[in-house]
Amino acid sequence: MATKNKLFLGLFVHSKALNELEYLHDTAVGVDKEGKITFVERDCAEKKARETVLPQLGWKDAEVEVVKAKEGQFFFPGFIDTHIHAPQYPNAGIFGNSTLLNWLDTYTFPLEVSLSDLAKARRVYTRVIHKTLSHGTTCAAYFATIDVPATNLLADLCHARGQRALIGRVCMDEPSTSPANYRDESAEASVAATRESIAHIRALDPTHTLIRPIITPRFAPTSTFPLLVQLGALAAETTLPIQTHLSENRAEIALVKTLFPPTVTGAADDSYAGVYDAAGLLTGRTVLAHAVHLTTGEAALVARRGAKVSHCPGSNTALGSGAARVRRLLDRGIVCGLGTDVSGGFSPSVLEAARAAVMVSRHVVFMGEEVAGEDREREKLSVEEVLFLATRGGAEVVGLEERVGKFAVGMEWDAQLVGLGVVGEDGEVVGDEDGGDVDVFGWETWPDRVAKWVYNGDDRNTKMVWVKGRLVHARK
Ligand SMILES: Nc1nc2[nH]cnc2c(=O)[nH]1
Ligand SMILES: [Zn+2]
Repeated sequence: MATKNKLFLGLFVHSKALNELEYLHDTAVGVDKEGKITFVERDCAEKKARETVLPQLGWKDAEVEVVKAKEGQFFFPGFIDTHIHAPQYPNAGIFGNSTLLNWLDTYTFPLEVSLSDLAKARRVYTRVIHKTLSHGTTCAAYFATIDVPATNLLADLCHARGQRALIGRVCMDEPSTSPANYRDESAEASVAATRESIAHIRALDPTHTLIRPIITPRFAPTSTFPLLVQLGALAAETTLPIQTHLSENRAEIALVKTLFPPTVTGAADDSYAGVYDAAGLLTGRTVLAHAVHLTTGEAALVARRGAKVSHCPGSNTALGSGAARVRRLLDRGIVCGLGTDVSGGFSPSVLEAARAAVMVSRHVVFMGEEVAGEDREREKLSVEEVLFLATRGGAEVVGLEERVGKFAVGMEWDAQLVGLGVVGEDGEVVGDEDGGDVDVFGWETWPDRVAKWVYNGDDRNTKMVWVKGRLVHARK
């Protein structure tokens, strides 16, 4: 909870549309004690804000905290990581040459099972929350583990530290694919454990101001069909969001076809998306990670159901899963956001995921087969587009588009202050600001500066971070 009314002054940059950033220069933004934006005044310097805007609101000047963006700095909406595995953080960068299915067995399941040790879970979760906040992630959709106490601890830590989060207790009960020491005893036991975690989060944050539960079948291959169906029913009963993985890797897709023939699911065909649909898991509140190899029919089904996609380009490259054709999804009206997918992805930074999304979209252009009449150049994603995915797109993916993702009256102040290195006449960076690898000489346009941030920025540029008006990170 923010304790004081706040006045933010300077340049604000946010997405106006998928391919358009808006630059609000010399602007004043007021944020009340609840963390809500109460005014956005353009062409409003500090004097005018203090003398005219604050009195209108009945805010006493002396009680207002003022934060000014300096030269080379701008406010930007907080990033939304629509897909990240908190317990896998210690494995970031450790994947060798593995691909999804052997990576899960070799690296992932053993680490996740070990986090039932709550001291270890606390250590890992404290660090991943700190790390993601320091990279400007104000909201994350986390997969936890199957362990209820450790999952609840992740919710507690996010709440205490002030990070907005969706917390999913992982469900997996299929004996042929889930390790004996890391699986639910039955579909019923899995649902009961999920209900326990939901109850804990409801008690922690009854109005879901910051933390909300999310129903989390790991993915089809580690689930029995009854489990998927029961989780679909739980989602319908509770109206909670759902997160899972879809069509990430070709071997995974083949496995789904053997485990879920139409005789099991009652679906018209053996498509992967069709399995989730048959279980009632494809909804407008569903976050589907990856969706790399969707058939045209599956993409149409996902679009019809209004399910959302978390694009995880870093992970898809690292685990050799493939290159998702994001433009194809966007063209169909499928809402997309970005996911780091730590530790399939090695970086906890959404800025890095945005950069990877740009690069992967270029690989799509030059690796794909030529199809007559298809303009492959259109597959390229721009800086503006990936920043939209990182903020407004992500907000819609996790169902928070009415609350976060842009600067407007009534929205909540989830934001980051970004600082770039300003190079002075002597060739040295001005002042004591560490701009990291982003050097601005002063002749660049603001769109060019933002592009420099996207391509060369890192957490050294993330100076301050707020969630719902509360300062949750300040770079030392
Ligand atoms: N990237 C990724 N894909 C998965 N599919 C099932 N589990 C996982 C996971 O932990 N990470
Ligand atoms: Zn994942």
